[in-house]
Amino acid sequence: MASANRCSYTFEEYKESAEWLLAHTDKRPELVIICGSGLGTLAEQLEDKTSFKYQDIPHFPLSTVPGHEGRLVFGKLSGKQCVCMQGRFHFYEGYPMSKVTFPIRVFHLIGVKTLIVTNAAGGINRSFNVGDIMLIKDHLNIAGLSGQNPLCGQNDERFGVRFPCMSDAYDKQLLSLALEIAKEMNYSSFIHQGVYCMLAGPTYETIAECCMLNTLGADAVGMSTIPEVIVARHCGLRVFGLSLITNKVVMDYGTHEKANHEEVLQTCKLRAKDLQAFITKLVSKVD
Ligand SMILES: O=P(O)(O)O[C@@H]1C[C@H](O)[C@@H](CO)O1
Ligand code: HPA
Repeated sequence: MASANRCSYTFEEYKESAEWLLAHTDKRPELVIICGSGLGTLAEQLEDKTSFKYQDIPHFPLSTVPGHEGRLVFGKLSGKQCVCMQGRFHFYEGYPMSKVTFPIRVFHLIGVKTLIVTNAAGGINRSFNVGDIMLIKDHLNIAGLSGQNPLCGQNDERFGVRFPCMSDAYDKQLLSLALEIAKEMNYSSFIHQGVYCMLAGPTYETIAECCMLNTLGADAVGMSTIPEVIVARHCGLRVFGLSLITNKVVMDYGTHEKANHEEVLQTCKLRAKDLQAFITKLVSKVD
């Protein structure tokens, strides 16, 4: 377990993992899709699939959360070679940020150029409904602001610069493409843009915390995504992100509603097909 929680990897370790994948499949994906909680069925859309369990890939962490399968699935979506992470790693699982983000650098080394990242999130913006989709235009990195940034520690210039810019984290072209697609598919009534905020978890937020996040400008809150986005931008991947609003966060002391993971997974099931159709269309138009 000591090695499981190491705070950094060597370049050679990322390379070993990448070389293992390249040796075990002749598929060369240009795009990676990270499936959020309960959103793993996205990977079932791929054609001509080849999958690997995380436990078989050198240095890969293991998924421990219900709704996260723990498999990498290679295959074609809309005619494009993709790889899906069916299950991601979260900081609250006890993994250091280096482990949470380990796969991203491996994808970079196997030639992936674009990251599509999805998550389940609580809706803070009062105009959002359960089942809505929020396209991420920016983020609030609360874990990072409190010292848990995945790029802390020695910088490896082979991946990227010491001080990467984050004001352009979410690709504007992909965002406007997604908005066009939402119109075309008649999804506009339940698709919004907004700011995603990550807390470390695993506790859901208190009422006071939700009110604070609302004041800070967050539209949705979750426990993932931002570390992956930071590491992806550091090594030059283009990023598109979306949140499925699985519940409305509680901001009122008069309510008996409580956030729970079962509701999160249930909402994912209800919206899975629309989300898959949306991402499939988006992938078809990504150049
Ligand atoms: O992996 P994501 O961010 O989709 O998962 C969310 C955050 C927690 O892991 C879990 C809480 O219900 O869902
Ligand atoms: N808070 C944090 N993470 C979440 C939530 C939430 O309300 N819903 C899904 N993931």
